Amino acid sequence: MSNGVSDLFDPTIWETAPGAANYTDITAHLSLDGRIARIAFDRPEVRNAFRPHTVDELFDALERVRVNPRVGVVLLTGNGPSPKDCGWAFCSGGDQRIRGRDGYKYSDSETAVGPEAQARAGRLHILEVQRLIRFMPKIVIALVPGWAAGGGHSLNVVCDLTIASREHAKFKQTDADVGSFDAGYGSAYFARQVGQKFAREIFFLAREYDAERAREIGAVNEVVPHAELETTGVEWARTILGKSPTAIRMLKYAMNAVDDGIVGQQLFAGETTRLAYGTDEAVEGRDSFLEKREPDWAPYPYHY
Ligand SMILES: CC(C)(COP(=O)(O)OP(=O)(O)OC[C@H]1O[C@@H](n2cnc3c(N)ncnc32)[C@H](O)[C@@H]1OP(=O)(O)O)[C@@H](O)C(=O)NCCC(=O)NCCSC(=O)c1cc(O)c2ccccc2c1O
Repeated sequence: MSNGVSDLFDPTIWETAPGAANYTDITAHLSLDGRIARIAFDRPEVRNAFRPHTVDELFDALERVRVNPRVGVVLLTGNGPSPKDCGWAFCSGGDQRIRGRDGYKYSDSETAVGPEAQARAGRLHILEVQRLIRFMPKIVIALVPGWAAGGGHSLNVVCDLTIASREHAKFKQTDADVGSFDAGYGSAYFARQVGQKFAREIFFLAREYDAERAREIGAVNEVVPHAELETTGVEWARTILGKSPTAIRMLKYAMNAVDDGIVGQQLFAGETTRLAYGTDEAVEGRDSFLEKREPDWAPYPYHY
């Protein structure tokens, strides 16, 4: 790679994110103005497959971004190409070499003893990362430079928007090939996204589909020349940053809510509570309690 990160990475617009210097399996950067995050899988020699340590780093990077009040958009991508064969990948899911009978293994977990070590040994916590992306009060854009397969396919599903490389992006849901199944967002929500027939075909036949086909069925928003993938992502991020943060957050949670049950309602409702707390009416409720008097609701009509 020409710049040590990825051939598509522009070193003039990014700086290393706080806490990211010691990551081994991912890279994390912030734009120079601190408004956009770029988080990337960095195991191109295995098509950016994730092991438990990768997922730990990804969770850490995303959580730092979630609580960073300056960041409004996250670009999630995969560094590349592979030094072995020049192949590109977004992510090829769980690293099958270290899959055990109870989940994916840390390197020391085969020899771990005691209940705590055993509970941590088999990991499926990419599902926690999926929830972090889904519940993130900001927009996450998948930039797909190559393969999105298995659990990598499911990560694309859970991102808010997707831009894919015309030349190299390829999609394949291999879960059933390797005796796995993401029965949550990866499949059931994917069926909401692309429709039941397409979702069943993609899971049951595990065929490959290219970026254009993915766009046709609704799994990708836009297909762009490979060289323009990250610049397009940054342009989209800048457009989103021009919108009201509250409106963007409420819209994301509103669109989530219909598929997310009570937790979806909780997220949306939590933000309405925040908005309500800003009103004189809610301040009157709080003050009347603190001042030990009856609240005066007279100025606040039943709006219709
Ligand atoms: C992604 C591919 C279709 C790419 O094919 P291609 O021919 O381009 O490349 P190679 O196959 O030659 O791969 C190059 C190199 O990378 C290694 N590699 C690729 N993917 C993985 C992987 N996932 N794990 C380990 N290693 C991988 C490959 O072996 C080659 O190495 P060499 O040493 O030979 O050079 C194709 O690679 C492919 O199909 N990959 C596997 C995709 C897959 O099945 N992923 C796992 C699905 S299951 C999953 O991800 C999953 C994870 C979870 O944590 C879950 C949690 C809860 C519920 C469900 C989960 C879940 O389903």
